[in-house]
Amino acid sequence: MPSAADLITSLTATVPDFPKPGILFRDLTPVFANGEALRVVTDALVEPFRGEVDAVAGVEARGFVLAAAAAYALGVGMLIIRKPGKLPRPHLSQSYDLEYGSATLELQPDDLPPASRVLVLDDLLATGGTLSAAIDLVQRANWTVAGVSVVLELEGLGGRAVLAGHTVRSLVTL
Ligand SMILES: O=P(O)(O)OC[C@H]1O[C@H](OP(=O)(O)OP(=O)(O)O)[C@H](O)[C@@H]1O
Ligand SMILES: Nc1ncnc2[nH]cnc12
Repeated sequence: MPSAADLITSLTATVPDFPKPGILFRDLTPVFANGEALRVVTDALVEPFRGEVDAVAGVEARGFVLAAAAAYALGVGMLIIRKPGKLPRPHLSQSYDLEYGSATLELQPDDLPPASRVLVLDDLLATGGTLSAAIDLVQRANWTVAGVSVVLELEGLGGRAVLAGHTVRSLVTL
């Protein structure tokens, strides 16, 4: 059976100059589209955290795909960390910078009891801005960050250092 790393490396598409000139975009949608890869990658993302989390948080949009699969695999619930203007009930907001712009994420803190242990998932770690904002939201909701798990880490952009103090699992580093 191919490993998660083999499947990620062979299926990830690399697109130059998207969404802006100079950005080498790593597109993981072919990994999501492959049934074996989605299962093997999801299992690898959650494996160290089994039995240690109460919920999985996914960052819109590609993080939703992984977080839903991961929550099902772990038998826990899923939290959605959304782009602005989508959440109908009281929510926290956090702005951040990323490789190709700036953005805001939002979270509804009353979706889960205080002190819940949350695994934060996304497809990719680049500058760390997105996951840093997601972690801030989880902590501001009075939950505990059990860890962070991503499929792909772009090492040159320094995201791991930005997330210092947290357990960060990445399945492939480029
Ligand atoms: O570490 P960073 O520099 O913050 O970059 C990583 C983020 O960038 C991409 O999301 P994007 O904002 O493009 O949104 P999408 O998932 O909706 O495509 C990716 O899915 C991560 O969430
Ligand atoms: N190079 C990249 N490819 C895909 N998603 C990204 N998010 C931030 N940088 C990215």
